[in-house]
Amino acid sequence: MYPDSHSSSGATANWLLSRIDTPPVVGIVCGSGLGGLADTLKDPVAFHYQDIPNFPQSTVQGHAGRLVFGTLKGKPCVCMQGRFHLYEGYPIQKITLPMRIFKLMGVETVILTNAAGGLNQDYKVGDIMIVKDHINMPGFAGNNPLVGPNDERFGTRFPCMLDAYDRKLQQLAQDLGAELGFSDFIREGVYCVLGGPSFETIAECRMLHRLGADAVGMSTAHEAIVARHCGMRVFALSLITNQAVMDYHSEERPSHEEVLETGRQRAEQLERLVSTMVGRMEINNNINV
Ligand SMILES: O=P(O)(O)O[C@H]1O[C@H](CO)[C@@H](O)[C@H]1O
Ligand code: HPA
Repeated sequence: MYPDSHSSSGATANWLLSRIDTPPVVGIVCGSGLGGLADTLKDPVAFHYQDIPNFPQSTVQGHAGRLVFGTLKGKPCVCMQGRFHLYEGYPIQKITLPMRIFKLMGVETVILTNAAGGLNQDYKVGDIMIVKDHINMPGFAGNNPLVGPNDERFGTRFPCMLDAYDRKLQQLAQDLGAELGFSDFIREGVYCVLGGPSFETIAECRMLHRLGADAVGMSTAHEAIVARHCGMRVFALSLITNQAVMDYHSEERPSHEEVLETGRQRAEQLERLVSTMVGRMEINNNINV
């Protein structure tokens, strides 16, 4: 009934570790249309999801379905070129399984990226939002990735989420964003996850905005919850790929094509921000990085 267990993620972690030279300390998840990040890794070793035991398959356009190991600014990283979403039909524990595999391979810091609709009226398409918090809408209905027996080897039954997104990394992103000349399009806000795959109605966008969400998407929060549960540091970025429509007179219509197109236009800056961050991050373990 609950597809994840220490043994399935452990078997996959061991399978992967036996095929790479250096265990990763940073894990990166590429959002829709943002998979180019994985191509920036040096000395890459890539695995197709279909070849990795227990791994789900990517079914969404813009998610290549490869796990890429390599170094970014000298630090060993693993990059998911394609993530899993609730609407693909996988149980929520399965779509977050890679977080536990990351943990078991030695990852300390997870960087999540996503494409999202902008609810905040000050946001423009192409803005990069540093996620400071999330609203887990499916969780309100009991669809939380930690539902089911708790495996104490990963973490506690009732994990705190007040510090889900690491504040020091948020500050580092702000500082580096300024250094790179990105301040005009760097924002900070609250990400709200919905189940999808239908985009939101106007009434839903208005409601989410009033609830305090700045951006809306269909991913990330579940990964953040599982990553925090097992003690990894989490940092997340949303690329605002489209404006959430809140006006019944608007002719705008969101589409996945627009999402991917904005990704293409902003990919280079987003990649630079992420790689600069990885370069400046402090790593706590004993690996020589
Ligand atoms: O969150 P990522 O994976 O970036 O993808 C976003 O883009 C898709 C919609 O265009 C949805 O899957 C939404 O969640
Ligand atoms: O407008 C959106 N809504 C939900 N998910 C999204 N992912 C990109 N844009 C959007």
